[in-house]
Amino acid sequence: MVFQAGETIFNYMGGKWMPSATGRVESSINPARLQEVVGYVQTSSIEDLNQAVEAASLAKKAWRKLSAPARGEYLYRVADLLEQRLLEVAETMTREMGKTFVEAKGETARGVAILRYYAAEGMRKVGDVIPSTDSSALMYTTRVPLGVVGVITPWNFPVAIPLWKIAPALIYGNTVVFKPASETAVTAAQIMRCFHEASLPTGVINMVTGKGSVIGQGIIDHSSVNGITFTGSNETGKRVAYGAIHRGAKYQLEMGGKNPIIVAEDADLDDAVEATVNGGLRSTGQKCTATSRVIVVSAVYEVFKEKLLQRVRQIKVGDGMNPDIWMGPAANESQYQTVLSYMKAGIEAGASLIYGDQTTERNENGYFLKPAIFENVSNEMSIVREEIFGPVLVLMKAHSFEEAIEMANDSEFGLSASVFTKNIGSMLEFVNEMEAGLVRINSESAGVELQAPFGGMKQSSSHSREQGQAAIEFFTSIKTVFVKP
Ligand SMILES: NC(=O)C1=CN([C@@H]2O[C@H](COP(=O)(O)OP(=O)(O)OC[C@H]3O[C@@H](n4cnc5c(N)ncnc54)[C@H](OP(=O)(O)O)[C@@H]3O)[C@@H](O)[C@H]2O)C=CC1
Ligand SMILES: O=C(O)CCC(=O)C(=O)O
Repeated sequence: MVFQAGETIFNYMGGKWMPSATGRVESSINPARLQEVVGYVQTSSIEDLNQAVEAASLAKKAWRKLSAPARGEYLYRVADLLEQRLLEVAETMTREMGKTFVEAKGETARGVAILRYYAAEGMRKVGDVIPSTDSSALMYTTRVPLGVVGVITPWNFPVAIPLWKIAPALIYGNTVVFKPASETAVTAAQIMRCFHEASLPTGVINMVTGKGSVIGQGIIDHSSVNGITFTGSNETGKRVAYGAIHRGAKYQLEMGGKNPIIVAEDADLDDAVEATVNGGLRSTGQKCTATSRVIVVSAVYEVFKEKLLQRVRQIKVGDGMNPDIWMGPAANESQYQTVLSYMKAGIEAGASLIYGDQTTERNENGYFLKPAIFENVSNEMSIVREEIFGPVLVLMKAHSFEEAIEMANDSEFGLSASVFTKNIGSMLEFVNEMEAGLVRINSESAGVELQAPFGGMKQSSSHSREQGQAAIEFFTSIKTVFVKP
């Protein structure tokens, strides 16, 4: 199947592209060219979801029985196909959700690497031999798949996030029902096309598009879905958790962040500015790992602020397909309005907007926002406490390094955090004291590596970890075996 611009995206189930019985579609719009329809996405029904879950259930026994290296061979094939189509997939991503083409290419390449990493996982050990008190017995652990896994993903990393869930799910022997974000379902279909052409056995992977409240909720509630892996907002994440607990399904959540960068007195300020800008504003600030609180020790506050303002003035905002553009639009109207309403709330609460414009009217071509920087904020303000998911930074002054860490920890979230300092003592203090799942020294807060565990503390996650070898913990159950010959 070759996707043409403006085409309707079918569901993928039981190895076939299927129209939804509802006959209803919604258009996926280019946020940088509002007249451009990237594709039409089906608003499927529960009946469509039930068919997909049935296909995944029928496929699970044969897939589980296949050897893990054989499952890995399929993933290698998918990786090759995605690599061949890298430019096409990246262009669809840029047109569908706005991130720059450079970032979209980087993310698609990361998707290829994720597939190859998990393909190789099929050759690694899955258990341990444990000494038994009975010297004539053999005791060991092995791992078994959960069964059918529901994958619910957001729009901000439309290739990497689905793949870092789907690839480990499959390699450890699960079958998958994938519900992509409606915003990026056309990009999701490009991924499915690679799975289809790699000829995975029928029903091993299935995709159903449609409303979160129908298809997402349907996955949460479906008695044949044994595990649910979710990335997105805290509100929806909590729904997943409540629903899964209610019926005894396993679940995993990656949710929001309000990630700090601490700039110490001895920091290299130019590097710290670059990390703040890249960490906070790349992808238009729409990353759960994005820097949003910039906590600067008072001795260097004014110099840092001037350097930051100088750097932010150089940022060009526009259509991410244009190579001169550094920052694309907000992904959609709702995201655009949310950012403007947070900016308004910040001003009303008494914060000073030192860069940006909260009255930005929607440019007739797209949802473009200028980067925004606030100062004179207090920790009760919503712009300091809540995840905005946009290009908005708050500058905060700390009187000492210790106070900076206290301020950084004063948050409901704990996903990632970064510090700039040359002092090894300060680095270690930060590593020990910072309440975050990912702590980065002299580097930006965003930038997850696929071979390392990823996840947050506090309200940022379900305290589980994704990616790297940590993924095996969610996608399998341990079975302890005792053999008495
Ligand atoms: N941590 C992260 O990486 C992300 C955080 N966010 C945060 O969330 C905010 C809102 O973004 P939004 O896209 O609405 O995030 P959501 O949490 O609503 O969406 C994430 C996924 O969940 C689905 N979903 C929505 N409602 C339900 C439901 N009731 N049951 C099951 N699944 C559901 C969505 O489907 P559908 O697309 O069809 O609505 C999508 O596939 C952002 O402003 C940001 O703060 C958003 C995206 C990623
Ligand atoms: O920073 C990254 O590379 C990944 C961020 C992420 O997982 C997210 O925004 O959902």
